[in-house]
Amino acid sequence: MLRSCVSRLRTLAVLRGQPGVAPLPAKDPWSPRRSFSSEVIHMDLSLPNPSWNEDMRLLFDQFMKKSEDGSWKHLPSYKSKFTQRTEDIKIYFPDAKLMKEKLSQAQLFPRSLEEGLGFEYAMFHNCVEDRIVCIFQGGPYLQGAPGFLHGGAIATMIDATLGACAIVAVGVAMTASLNISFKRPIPLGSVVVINSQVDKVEGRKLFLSCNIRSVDEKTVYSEATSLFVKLDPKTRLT
Ligand SMILES: CCCCCCCCCC(=O)SCCNC(=O)CCNC(=O)[C@H](O)C(C)(C)COP(=O)(O)OP(=O)(O)OC[C@H]1O[C@@H](n2cnc3c(N)ncnc32)[C@H](O)[C@@H]1OP(=O)(O)O
Repeated sequence: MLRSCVSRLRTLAVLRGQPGVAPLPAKDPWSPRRSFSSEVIHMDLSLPNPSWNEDMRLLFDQFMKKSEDGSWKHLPSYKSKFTQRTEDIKIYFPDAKLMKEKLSQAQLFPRSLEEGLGFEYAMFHNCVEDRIVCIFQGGPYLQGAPGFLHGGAIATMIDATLGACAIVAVGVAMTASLNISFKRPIPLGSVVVINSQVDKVEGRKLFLSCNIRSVDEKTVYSEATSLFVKLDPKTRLT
């Protein structure tokens, strides 16, 4: 509760442009801003928090409702069971113990900023159509052109959503190429919907696409196509 209040106050301070409100840099690269008490490690960061605006909450509730009959599934965040695939770590990383240790200290990039300041999002998997919808609210630290999201932040959310779509479909896969068409600027603080799908699978290659739309679906902000490659179990990552 206290953490949420502090986060909100900091968000407001940043939006008002008050000096000296940026979070202090971490002591070392592996020292995350979020503390790693056992409570935090198991925290699902894809659940509503006080920084979410009304659109974000309404959409989240709508998708949770749709999930009741099992046709949709809410995907919990990085620190929870969804991506803790120990067997994958053993297959792809030569020093699985070291990698597991690093994973326990690291955070998925879009989940690294304090609540409300950066990437607030939740993903839902349509189990019947095999596609993923991400609802996303971009905070004040993601500004590019004044009042709008930075293209790199948009690309990050596109990559994260397409990545989740690929991983749900085939397991561990990495982005080989990503092509984005930015059609309209996305207002900072607004909520957008990212619709992603697997278009084609050829061996280890997955061709995916997505678009980003406004909540009322009237504005198409971006469109993207990508190639993900399912990792070859014979090729270990170094
Ligand atoms: C909810 C949580 C979800 C979290 C999601 C997070 C998502 C984040 C995803 C990322 O951002 S990953 C980070 C950015 N990507 C990378 O760092 C990948 C760097 N590249 C590589 O490691 C390798 O190039 C790669 C694994 C992509 C492919 O290497 P491989 O050795 O497995 O593939 P190989 O060279 O054998 O090629 C396999 C096929 O893919 C094709 N291919 C590979 N790279 C390509 C490329 N870049 N462009 C086009 N085609 C490519 C290649 O031509 C070939 O086609 P064919 O089978 O038809 O011959």
